[in-house]
Amino acid sequence: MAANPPVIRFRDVEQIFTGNDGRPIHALTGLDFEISRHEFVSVLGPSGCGKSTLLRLVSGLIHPSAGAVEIYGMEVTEPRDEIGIVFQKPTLLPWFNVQNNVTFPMRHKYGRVHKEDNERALELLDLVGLADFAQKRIDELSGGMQQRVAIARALLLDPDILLMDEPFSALDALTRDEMSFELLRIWSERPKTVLFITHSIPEALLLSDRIIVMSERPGTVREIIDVPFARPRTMQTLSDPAFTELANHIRGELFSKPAAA
Ligand SMILES: Nc1ncnc2c1ncn2[C@@H]1O[C@H](COP(=O)(O)OP(=O)(O)OP(=O)(O)O)[C@@H](O)[C@H]1O
Repeated sequence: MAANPPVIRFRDVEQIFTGNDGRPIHALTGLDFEISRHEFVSVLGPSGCGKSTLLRLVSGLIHPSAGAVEIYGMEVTEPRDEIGIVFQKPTLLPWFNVQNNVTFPMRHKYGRVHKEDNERALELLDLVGLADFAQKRIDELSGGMQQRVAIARALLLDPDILLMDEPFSALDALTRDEMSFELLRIWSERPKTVLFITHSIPEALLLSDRIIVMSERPGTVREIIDVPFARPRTMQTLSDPAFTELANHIRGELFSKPAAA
């Protein structure tokens, strides 16, 4: 094993599902790339190209049909504590208040919540800008606030890796922009290796160190783009002509025909 293995590594990964009619569905093919410590990597690709499947492979919820997914040089065989996941919908429990939703992973894993967990939940709620909302009911929060709770919950076990599957896509455009900047702030305060799935080219460009652009199904890596903009990224980043140029390049990639037939 190398001295410093990449945090996440795909080794020639292929994923084939079986459809309801018994036919194979070739979701992913030949995925081979690495993600380093504290890198922010987004995945962009057409609908159905296997982005969520790629993320589920890293989470250990499914296993590749061929090849291997590794974390710190070890093959992923089951879900692990060093991974936090945020989904498109916040999936919070309405019968718990905000704080109890954040501590839920402890309750689920160990059957009880300690004083330190509650303290940590309050710290995380502060981090995501919800310090005054700990005792509120979930239905008292807006969609953006609920997604902040989901982010705080994903950070409770202090994961090294954060997997985010279109976490802002259900939000309105303004809240979405605001959440992107919030995520950048959280990530700079608590660095993590982030794998972020999105359909939004500007969101990927604003957030990422690198962008994996995928082809249509069976999804494979079409191009990996180094995002050159200096950090911290701000509203000015969005109006940089190089931003528009790169966005147009990616748009061209996504709308052109797949690399292989
Ligand atoms: N458990 C499963 N059983 C059968 N087919 C599946 C399963 N999971 C995913 N698929 C298929 O694999 C392909 C990739 O699905 P996936 O959800 O990963 O795509 P995606 O890029 O995330 O899509 P979208 O952008 O629309 O969310 C799709 O054709 C989907 O129908």
